[in-house]
Amino acid sequence: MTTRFPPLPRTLIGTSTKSYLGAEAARSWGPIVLARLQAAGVDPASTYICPASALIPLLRDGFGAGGGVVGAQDVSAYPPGPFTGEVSAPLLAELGTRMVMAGHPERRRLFAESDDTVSTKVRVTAQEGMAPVVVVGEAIEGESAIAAVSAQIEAVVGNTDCPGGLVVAYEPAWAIGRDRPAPAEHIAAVVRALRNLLAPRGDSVRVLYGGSAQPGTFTAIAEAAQCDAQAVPDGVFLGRAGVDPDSFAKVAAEVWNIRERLVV
Ligand SMILES: O=C(CO)COP(=O)(O)O
Repeated sequence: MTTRFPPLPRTLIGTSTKSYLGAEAARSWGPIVLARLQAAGVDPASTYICPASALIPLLRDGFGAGGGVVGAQDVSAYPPGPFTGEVSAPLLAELGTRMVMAGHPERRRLFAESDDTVSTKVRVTAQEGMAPVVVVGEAIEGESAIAAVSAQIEAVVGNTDCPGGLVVAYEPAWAIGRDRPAPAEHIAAVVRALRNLLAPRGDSVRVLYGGSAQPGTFTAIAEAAQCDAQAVPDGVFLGRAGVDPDSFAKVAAEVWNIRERLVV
């Protein structure tokens, strides 16, 4: 049965805590972030966390109950059944998971996930009414980013209907886990191209930037976009900088304030 979720907010500021976050830290992450967001005037519905699957109920009951969005880092490509160790899409939806990542370079590189597997994960996610968070980007600095992201979107999303919305996270693999993000001008150019590419899907698509994003990254992209709102992402997708709740809230306030001026 497809779960009905509210439409995705216009601005999305989030983090995948990968496997950094333990249960104790996860328990305090939500209340700290919610308090900081409230103090900064940021709508928590525009913020999300994709924790390890085992932490989803805990974050749903804390951060989610306070208005934040909870996502997942991965989903089984298989339906519920004899698939030991897998977490199925219907289970994630039942737990209140709003969005599910697919195609992250770490999953492709370390767990040999192919376009076929990723496209199945996108499909099973969308079928449950959750939003796929499709991670795209060129592998090597200097490669054509626009060619790479176009090919990946075609291969893993194609014509899949996404009733719960679609999030596309531009994360060049070479900029993940580094000391600084990709150059702001480069990000702005790829975001503009992604919006053109995804325009036929209407306004249910959100485009984010991830890859060593940190305080100041979104400001730099917005400046590089030179008043072209199409080149400014709808938010950022943090990794390391989101694990610490203070750092997460700081970036959320930065992005929120810029987006508030941009979106009328
Ligand atoms: O992979 C990321 C988010 O999906 C980003 O990770 P880092 O910000 O730690 O580079």
